[in-house]
Amino acid sequence: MADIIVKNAYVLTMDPDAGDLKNGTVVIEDGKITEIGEKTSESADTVIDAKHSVVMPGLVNTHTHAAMTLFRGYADDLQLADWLEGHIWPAEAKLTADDVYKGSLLACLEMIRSGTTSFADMYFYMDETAKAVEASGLRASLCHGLIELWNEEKGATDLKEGKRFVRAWQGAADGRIKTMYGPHAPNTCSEEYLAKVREEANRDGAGIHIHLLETEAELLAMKERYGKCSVHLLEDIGFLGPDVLAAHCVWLSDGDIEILGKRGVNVSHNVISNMKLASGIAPVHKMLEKGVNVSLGTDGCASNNNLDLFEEMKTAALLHKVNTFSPTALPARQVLQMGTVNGAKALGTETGMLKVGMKADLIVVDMKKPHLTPCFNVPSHLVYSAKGSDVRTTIVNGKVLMDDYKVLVLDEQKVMEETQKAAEELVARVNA
Ligand SMILES: C[C@H]1O[C@@H](n2cnc3c(N)ncnc32)[C@H](O)[C@@H]1O
Ligand SMILES: [Zn+2]
Repeated sequence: MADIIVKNAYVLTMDPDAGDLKNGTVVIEDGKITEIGEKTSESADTVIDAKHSVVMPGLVNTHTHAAMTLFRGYADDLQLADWLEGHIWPAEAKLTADDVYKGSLLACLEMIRSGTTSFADMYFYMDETAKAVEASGLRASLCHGLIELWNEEKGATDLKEGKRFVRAWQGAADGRIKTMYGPHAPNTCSEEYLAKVREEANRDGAGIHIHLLETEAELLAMKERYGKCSVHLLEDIGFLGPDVLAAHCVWLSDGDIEILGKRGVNVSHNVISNMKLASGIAPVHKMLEKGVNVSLGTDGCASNNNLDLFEEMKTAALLHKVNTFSPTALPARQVLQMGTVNGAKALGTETGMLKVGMKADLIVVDMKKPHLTPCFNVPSHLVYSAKGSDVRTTIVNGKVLMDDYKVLVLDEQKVMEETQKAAEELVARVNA
C-alpha cells in the first residue's frame, strides 16, 4: 500500500528523459516517488484528485533570508549601500532569536502557499530558522551569515558560530535540513578570511553560500583593493567548486563566466531583487550558454518583496528577452528548469524532477482559474500567467503540507498575528 496517490493530473515531470503525461498518476511511498504512469494498480491512504490541475516538482528558492519577512516593505526605493548599511543592518542589530523564529515561520508559510518546497538561506540566529523548517516540513540548506568586515575578532566569532551551526544541524529533520558556510560577500570578508572559510567547509564536507558581484560598487572596490574582480580573487585562493552557491552574479565579465562554468559553481539568479535595488542585469543567457547551473532566488523580503517564485520565473523570462532584444531568450520550459531541476542540483537534494526514486517534493497547481483559461500550453501558463496563489497542494518528503489550499502543518492565523506583532515591536526598538 502506498502513502499518497495524485491522480487525474497533467504531470509535468521536468525529466529530460521522459515527457509530460496529459492525464497521469504519481505514487508516493516512504517519502519517495515510486511510480509515474497513466494509471496505477496501487491503493493509498491519501488519494488526491488533481483534475484540472498540474502536478510538478516543487520550486526551489536558492537564495533568501527567510526571517527578513519581518522587514517586508520596511525600507524601499533606496540605493543598495544606503539600504543595507543605513537601514537594514541597524535594524538587524536589534533582532532577537524569537524574531528570527517568527519571521522564518512566516516565510515557510508563504513558501508552502506559493509552491516552494526547498530553499537556501543565509541569516543570523539560524537555530531558529532551522526550528521553523523542522516545524513547517520544508526542506532547506541553511547557513549562518559571516560578515567579517576586516574585524578579526568579529570574523572569528562569526566563524565559530557558523561552524557550530553546520555541525549541529547537518542532516537534521529526517535529512530535510542541510547546512553550509555563509561568508557574506568578497567585499565584506577579507581574502584571508574567505580562504579560512573554504578550509573549514572542506573539513566539514559542507558547501558554501555567498553573495557574488551583486553591484558595480563591489566590482570597483575589488579592483581597487586587489587589482582583480571577485571571481578571479576566489579562483586564485581555490575557493570555487561545485559546492559553491553564488547569489546574484550580476557584474560578471565573459572571463568570469568561463571560470564559474569550469569550476561548476551554482549561480542563484535573483532577478526581482536586482531590479528593485537597480543592481543591474545578470548575464543569464551567457551563463546558460556556457553550461553554468543557473537557478532562481527571491533574496529577502526587504528587496523583493515576497517569496513567490512564480513571479520570479515570469520576471526572469521577460527581463532577459528585452535585454537581449530576443523574444526567444529564456523560453518557458528553460525557466521552469531553472526553478526546479537547476535549483535542486544547486542544493544537492534528490528533488526537482518527478522521477521514480526521487524524493517526493511536489506541488499541485490549480488550472481552473479565469487567468489560466483556455490552456493550450502548460509550461507557458505556469511561467507567464500562473501565480503562487494558484498552488493548491504542497508535498515535501512525501508529507502533505498544504491540502487543497488548507495549510496542515502551521496555524496560519497565529503565525501571521505573531510575526506582525514581532515586526512592530522590532521596528519600535529600532526607532527608540
Ligand atoms: C545575511 C546578511 O545579508 C544581508 N542581505 C540581505 N539582502 C542582501 C543583498 N541583496 N545583498 C547583500 N546582502 C544582503 C542581510 O540583511 C543580512 O545582513
Ligand atoms: Zn541576499
